[in-house]
Amino acid sequence: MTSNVPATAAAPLRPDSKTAAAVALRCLDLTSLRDDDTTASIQALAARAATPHGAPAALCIHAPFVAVARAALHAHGLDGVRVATVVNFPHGQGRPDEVVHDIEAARAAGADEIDMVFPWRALLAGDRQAGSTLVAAARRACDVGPKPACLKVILETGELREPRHIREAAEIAAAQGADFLKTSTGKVAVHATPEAAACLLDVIRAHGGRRVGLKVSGGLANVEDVQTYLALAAETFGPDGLTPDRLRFGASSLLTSLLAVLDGRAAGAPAAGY
Ligand SMILES: O=C[C@H](O)COP(=O)(O)O
Repeated sequence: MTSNVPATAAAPLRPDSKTAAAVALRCLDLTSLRDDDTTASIQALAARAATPHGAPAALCIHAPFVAVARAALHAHGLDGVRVATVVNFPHGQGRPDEVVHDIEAARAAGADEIDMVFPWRALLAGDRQAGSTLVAAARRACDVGPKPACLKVILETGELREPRHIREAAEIAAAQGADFLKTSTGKVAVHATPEAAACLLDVIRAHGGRRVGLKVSGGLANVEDVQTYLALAAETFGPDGLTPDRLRFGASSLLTSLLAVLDGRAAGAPAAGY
């Protein structure tokens, strides 16, 4: 991202709202994970991805709608928009064989990306192996075939609460092959926070293996939220590293705010230090 404000030696400044909205749109996983989703509602979601300012990175929907989403995106000329779905969602308590089966089925239906909930309750109970075993199995399932699926691991940071638990879960997920560390399901009381995102970015910086990205999700409603996370992410990825292969925003109610700023119908907050 070529921010409109010079980065300082101390830390990059928050981008202005229009810059933030443009980056967030490119990095958006446009999401609907409602229990009452229907073919029609997912088709409507796909139609929303065709904006005058460009398309989001992905659609994130429940597994039964993967084929519907793929067909609807195609109908709108959006074959470049990825289809993501969730597994072990939202509670993170599935058996590895069940989760692997669900990943295989989602990929067979056309899913490009898998957002999998980490067994965070097991970790809080002192069981590190459960998360390591599950992420490793999911990585293997995502790597089958000529085009590996992107694996995003949902850590549920709002339930892990303490930085030491968030870091421990993030380190396990990164070590076992996660492509992205994702904050939240959006289904618990505490969603993404800047503090949790900072913990995940610390782990990403320290991780020596494959490149790992950050997905901020849960409760994102306006451009001001995005500006905070962009400033944090730029410290790790650099201002030009805020791209969909490293950063995502998972949100079901952010697009309207982004388009309002991009259309000039909403001012949003100016650039500022954070
Ligand atoms: O990315 C997945 C989340 O469910 C999105 O959360 P949200 O519905 O609060 O935007």
